[in-house]
Amino acid sequence: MRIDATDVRKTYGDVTALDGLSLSVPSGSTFGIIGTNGAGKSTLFRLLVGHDRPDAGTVSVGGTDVTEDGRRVRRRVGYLPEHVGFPDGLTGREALGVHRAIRGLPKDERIAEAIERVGLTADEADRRVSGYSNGMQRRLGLATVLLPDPDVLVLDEPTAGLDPRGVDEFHAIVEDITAETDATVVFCSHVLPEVERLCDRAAVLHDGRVRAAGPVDELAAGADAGDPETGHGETASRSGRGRGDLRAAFRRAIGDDAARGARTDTEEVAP
Ligand SMILES: Nc1ncnc2c1ncn2[C@@H]1O[C@H](COP(=O)(O)OP(=O)(O)OP(=O)(O)O)[C@@H](O)[C@H]1O
Repeated sequence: MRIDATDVRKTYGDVTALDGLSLSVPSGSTFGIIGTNGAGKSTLFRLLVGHDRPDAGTVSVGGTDVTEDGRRVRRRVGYLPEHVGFPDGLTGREALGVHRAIRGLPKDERIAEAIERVGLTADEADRRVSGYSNGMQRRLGLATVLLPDPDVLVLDEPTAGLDPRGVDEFHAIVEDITAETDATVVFCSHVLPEVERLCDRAAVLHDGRVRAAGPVDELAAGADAGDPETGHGETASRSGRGRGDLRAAFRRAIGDDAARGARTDTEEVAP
């Protein structure tokens, strides 16, 4: 399912979080949103899943306007917010059962499938969530998102706070999902190598606007990625993932001053 945001504005009091943002995510792509703190990434994601409304502009998922029919969109979109809480007294499997019931999903067998897909063992799934590591909680969060077999996955900084092994394991899970399903995956990250590894397309968000967007290879090679509203073609290929220098693209897009001090890797970006 494709995603389109057109001339989107969103303010919170005096703060303009999104300032005329336009973006297109082709169906089936794995799309990375890169941005500094406060760029507007989480705000955009909340609008994509209908948890908030734009002040102006439109957001549509699979051709459905999110403001007009948020329920329909939420049925097809799995959203993993940056922070997910689970009731401590429940096991992972029970927490998934609660999610299944809340969403009115009929089949219990999807729970075992989701557990397997995120690499939790049956033993781990039967432990209480209170004893889970950060990485296990993230995987359980992803499992809740996968339960309804969504067409679109929206992941807000899914690897933030994970250790390198946890990051690697999470990447492998996302790679499996993108290889085995047609799901459109959108996630945001400060970590540019992560976007290069996982994404075929990316956009640089800064001060509530898209500053550059296009195939990762082209962005990294410094090509003019063109119009962020239309992108390049309707269906992205997952071949030829980015192998270039996204860091330079990020800098070009937001300017050296803004890029200086932004954390985009394990180190600060040098001036
Ligand atoms: N509920 C809110 N009330 C007031 N201001 C908000 C609210 N949500 C976001 N903002 C402001 O909107 C701007 C964009 O915030 P947002 O959380 O979307 O950025 P972000 O790119 O996700 O940042 P981060 O990487 O730090 O999570 C920021 O200036 C933020 O302070």
